[in-house]
Amino acid sequence: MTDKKVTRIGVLTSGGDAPGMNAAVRAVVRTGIYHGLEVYAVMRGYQGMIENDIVKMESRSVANIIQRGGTILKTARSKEFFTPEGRKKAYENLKSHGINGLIVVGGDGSFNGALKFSEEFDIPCIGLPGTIDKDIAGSDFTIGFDTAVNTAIDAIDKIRDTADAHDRLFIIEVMGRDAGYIALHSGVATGAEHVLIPEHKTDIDEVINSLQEKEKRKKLMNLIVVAEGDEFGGGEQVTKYIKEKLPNADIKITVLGHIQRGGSPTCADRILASRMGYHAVLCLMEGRNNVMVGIVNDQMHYTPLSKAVKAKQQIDEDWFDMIKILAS
Ligand SMILES: Nc1ncnc2c1ncn2[C@@H]1O[C@H](COP(=O)(O)OP(=O)(O)O)[C@@H](O)[C@H]1O
Ligand SMILES: O=P(O)(O)OC[C@H]1O[C@](O)(COP(=O)(O)O)[C@@H](O)[C@@H]1O
Ligand SMILES: [Mg+2]
Repeated sequence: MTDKKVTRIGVLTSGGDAPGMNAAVRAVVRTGIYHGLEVYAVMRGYQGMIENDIVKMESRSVANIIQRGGTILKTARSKEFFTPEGRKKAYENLKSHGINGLIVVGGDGSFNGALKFSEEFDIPCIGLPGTIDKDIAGSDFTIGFDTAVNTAIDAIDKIRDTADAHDRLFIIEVMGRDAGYIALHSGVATGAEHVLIPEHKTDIDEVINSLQEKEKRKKLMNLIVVAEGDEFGGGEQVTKYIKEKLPNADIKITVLGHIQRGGSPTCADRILASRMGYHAVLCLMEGRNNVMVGIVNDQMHYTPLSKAVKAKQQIDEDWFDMIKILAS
């Protein structure tokens, strides 16, 4: 907690963009202005902070964006911000605008950056979890996850049609650098036979046995959803292995890629982002520092940034028992 009053706040989006970031920015700008604060957009994440790419926002600056994917503030992964010199430049630029509070919408990496920054300088930082990966503790959902999963579902449903028509085994790689939530949720929601994710050790030979058993009973259409960060190194590696073991099977792979990051945010993401953006401003006004705004069981929940980035979330074994039974 700090008892210094915030008067001018900055907002930025950083790391991989996520649908709903615009809704969060809109909420921050309008809540800040309502409370008499000046609000500044820091463009292109930490890189714009270093390059002094900072613009004053008005209420109308965020008109007509609640429904748009991407981020009007642009985003970046900034190498320079990893260095103390880069962060010092960034601090001086914020100071030159009189900015005394910062809201960072981003993922685990962006929170690590905010943590470093607020250890070194006296500008309180509030994090909003904006990442399709949902690899952050302290919130049931992150901004962008719901949209990304729905995009994945839409694509996998289409793949299912053609897989069924040809009696094929499809391996679908979804995003998730170190996290399997997109794979887990989209896999269950599309009735996939197997879901491979980094949080869960997969016995690949058991997968092969189960496919062989299905082959015997002429169930040739199968879907396997793989998180890009799974232990085998993603969809290509899994496909290679299965092709070696099942030379007669008709196997195809689809990598969904960046399509999962775009598009108009779902209702759930717009609401999540609006609530989080609104509360982030209140947090700064209440003197909070270094916390992430989350929502747990539909209640606002504040987690120190250091905890939000650390905790690897546990995925219950029960999910995998269920997948097996439902796909039998
Ligand atoms: N340990 C760190 N120290 C300083 N800055 C960091 C650190 N980790 C990440 N960042 C900054 O945050 C940016 C976004 O992180 P990244 O992991 O790419 O995305 P995300 O926030 O979506 O997880 C990085 O490009 C870098 O500028
Ligand atoms: O667009 P890039 O830079 O290739 O990054 C791809 C990565 O970004 C993500 O889409 C989102 O990750 P972050 O939220 O950590 O940025 C990952 O799922 C994926 O591995
Ligand atoms: Mg990340």
